[in-house]
Amino acid sequence: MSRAPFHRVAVLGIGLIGSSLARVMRTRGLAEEIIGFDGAEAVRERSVALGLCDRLTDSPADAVAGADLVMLCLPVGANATVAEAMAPRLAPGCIVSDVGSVKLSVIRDVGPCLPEGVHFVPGHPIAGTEHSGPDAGFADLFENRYVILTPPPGSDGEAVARVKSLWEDCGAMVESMDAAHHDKVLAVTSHLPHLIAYTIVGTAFDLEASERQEVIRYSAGGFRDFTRIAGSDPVMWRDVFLNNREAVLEMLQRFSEDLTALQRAIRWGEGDTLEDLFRRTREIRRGVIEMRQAGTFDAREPDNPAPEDEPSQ
Ligand SMILES: NC(=O)c1ccc[n+]([C@@H]2O[C@H](COP(=O)([O-])OP(=O)(O)OC[C@H]3O[C@@H](n4cnc5c(N)ncnc54)[C@H](O)[C@@H]3O)[C@@H](O)[C@H]2O)c1
Ligand SMILES: O=C(O)C(=O)C[C@]1(C(=O)O)C=C[C@@H](O)C=C1
Repeated sequence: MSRAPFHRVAVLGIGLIGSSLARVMRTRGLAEEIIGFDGAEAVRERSVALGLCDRLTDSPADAVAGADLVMLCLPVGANATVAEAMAPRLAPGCIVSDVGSVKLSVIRDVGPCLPEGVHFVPGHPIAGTEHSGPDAGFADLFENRYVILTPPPGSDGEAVARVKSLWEDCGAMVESMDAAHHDKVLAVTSHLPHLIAYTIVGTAFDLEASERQEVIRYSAGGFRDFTRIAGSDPVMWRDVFLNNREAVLEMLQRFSEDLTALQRAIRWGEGDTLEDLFRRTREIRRGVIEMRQAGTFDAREPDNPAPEDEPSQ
């Protein structure tokens, strides 16, 4: 029997992403041993009940002892404290990676804690759901999804290649990118959409009580998609916005300017302006579908089955 690519993997944070990783590593034989750590006792108990790890610890230092790979799967705001606590027990040659949605802050918070001889390979799977916790994870979460690695300049090439290979074994497609660029791109494609969803759902529910029922009743339409996104984990998203502040504020500024232009067009009855934009965005949507059909774009959209997405003639 061939050996697993990693001897002992420590998964720190057994929520949606950590438990999905543990599941896929187990089902595909990617680690000889999986050690789990989570700060919440209920999560540790649930992880034991679900059989996600070979062993659970209540201390990050105990979890990483003897590990050749450590995966930080925590809200990004928790990384500094946990990295500091685990650092003294990291073995030389160990690879530390993560799954955080923001990359510059992870490099800032984790990098300086790591002792000489430990390799750091930050990463981000562009895969998730609005659910959180160990029960929400599933083994094929990363199938056909992109994972972006943001190794800082001077990173160990072999360590980067091993992390890349792990994600490919999990079914993902791996790209490398500069961390600052990652944070800007994700600010507009992921962070801003979440902010808009949180805002619009909050605004709708702040309407007077009589209209509140209407919001619920009619949320089978476009609004329902916003409520799905706005149901995402509050702590995770608080940390994303606090740790990608500049990029999000820059994208928010651009978005606000574009929104103001639309507001003006509506006020002055400039139908052409509105129609031009809507035609342009429909073309963009069609391009996304074509990329998806060609297999060069995220293959799954659970709430939007592909047949409905076919462009009409
Ligand atoms: N949810 C997504 O769609 C998604 C997608 C890609 C990446 N990510 C990133 O993955 C990371 C984890 O997200 P998730 O969705 O798995 O979250 P989650 O809430 O499901 O899991 C996080 C786990 O971390 C534990 N935790 C929190 N603070 C801790 C601390 N200080 N010490 C120890 N344990 C602590 C929690 O108990 C929880 O079990 C985040 O950095 C997030 O940005 C999330
Ligand atoms: O599918 C969802 O519900 C997600 O929000 C996943 C999503 C995204 O914005 O696409 C959320 C955060 C991540 O860092 C990566 C993926």
